[in-house]
Amino acid sequence: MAYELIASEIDKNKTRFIERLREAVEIPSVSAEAAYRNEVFRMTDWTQANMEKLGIKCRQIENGIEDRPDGSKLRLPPILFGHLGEDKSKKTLLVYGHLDVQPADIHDGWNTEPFKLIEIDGKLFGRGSSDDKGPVIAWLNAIETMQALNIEIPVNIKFVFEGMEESGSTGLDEILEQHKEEFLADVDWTCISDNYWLGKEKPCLTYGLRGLCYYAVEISAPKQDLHSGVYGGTIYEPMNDLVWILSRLTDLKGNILVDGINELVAPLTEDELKLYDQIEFDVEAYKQDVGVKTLTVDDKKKVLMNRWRYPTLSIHGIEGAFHGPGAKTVIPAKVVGKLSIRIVPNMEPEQTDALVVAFLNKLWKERGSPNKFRAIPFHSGRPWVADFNHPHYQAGARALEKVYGVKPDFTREGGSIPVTLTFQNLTGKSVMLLPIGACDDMAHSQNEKINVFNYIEGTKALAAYLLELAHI
Ligand SMILES: C[C@H](N)C(=O)N[C@@H](Cc1c[nH]cn1)C(=O)O
Ligand SMILES: [Zn+2]
Ligand SMILES: [Zn+2]
Repeated sequence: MAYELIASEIDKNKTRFIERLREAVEIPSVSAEAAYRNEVFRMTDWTQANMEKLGIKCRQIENGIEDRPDGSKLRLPPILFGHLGEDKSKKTLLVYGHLDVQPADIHDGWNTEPFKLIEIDGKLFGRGSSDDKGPVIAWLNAIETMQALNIEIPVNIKFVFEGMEESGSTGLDEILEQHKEEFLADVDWTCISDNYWLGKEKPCLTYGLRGLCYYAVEISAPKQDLHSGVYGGTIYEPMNDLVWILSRLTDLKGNILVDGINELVAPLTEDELKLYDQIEFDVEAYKQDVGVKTLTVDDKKKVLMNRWRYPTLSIHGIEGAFHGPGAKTVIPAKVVGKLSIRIVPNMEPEQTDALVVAFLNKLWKERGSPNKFRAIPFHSGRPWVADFNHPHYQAGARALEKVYGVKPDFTREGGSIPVTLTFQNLTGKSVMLLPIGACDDMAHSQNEKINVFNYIEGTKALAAYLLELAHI
């Protein structure tokens, strides 16, 4: 009965909840770019103000100074802690989310302004709509609805919201470690809504994430960019060196060629292989969503395993390279290649960094260029795998079945949320990912969106989950 009342109240407030997401999307809280750093602070304040309206006691924990790869320093956004309810007879849920977003520019190919929420055909387009402002606000909507109906929330809730997740969660682990005995001491479960369904119709609960090791390869020589007609043929060109190096890291199918990496991967067991049988996943729809005809592997299990349980290496960009339209005939003086490896059990970031840096140095020696070369590890985060037979997951599954009328799949996720393992280690309790967005939300990409359906039903799902926690 309580759930039905909540669901109908959420439907009544749909427009207001969309307006709340609109306000958040209009704050361009890009953590990676220095020019936007103040916006992450503004987003943190905005979230705190909205939480305080619900009676959530908030405090901002200072996170110190970031040493930027270019040698500059920048103040880190504070971590936002919140606390709702202090009833000793109740258990305590910890909710985590992030308030920062990936960079976005209309010129990258967006059909609409990325920092405006635009509704088209039941889809809410805007950077952060799905990753992760929509889910963060869905928690607040769910709590507000229960309060408005005087329906008791059966647990105390603690919140950790950060503004650096898209840039490696700098400083968060240390702050959580410092607050382990105080803020985290009584946490019974952690729930994170910051990933996506495997398809478009069926909900899922997620018990695994890949980790991430991010690198820069810096090559430089002349004191400034040069005319290729005037100087070409006499200069060892940094960009040519870089492209040669980057081309040696993977083969056509994406297999990683870095010495020793593949040997670190946990072997596949028969039991694990069987898990993939039960999962609903349409390879053809997946191809269509990303707009390709051919994948590196075509079989459902292999596609999922390549996304979830094997490492992958991606090259993200080259700083200093000419990338505009037209034909500029320049020799770039300094280029920085950006790449990352998604890491999986049993890979440790320290081991991975050592192997990658050694391999890049080996390639550089082989290249024999006299230019200046640096291989720089940036941030890293560990992979995480949890026990989905835990009663916490059963409570999540009951909640999702109530809302969507179907039992969820248990999935892993190829993306990374660095703090997940930290929560599991520091609290010693179950951590679960409960995504609300669909597989085609295009997080990190052009035209990110969340469907109105997913946002509103997702709000119901989080409320239903809060109710189910009473029965663990
Ligand atoms: C899955 C989550 N919503 C996400 O997008 N995480 C990022 C984390 C990250 C780490 N360094 C930069 N971003 C991701 O998986 O890329
Ligand atoms: Zn993200
Ligand atoms: Zn995210």
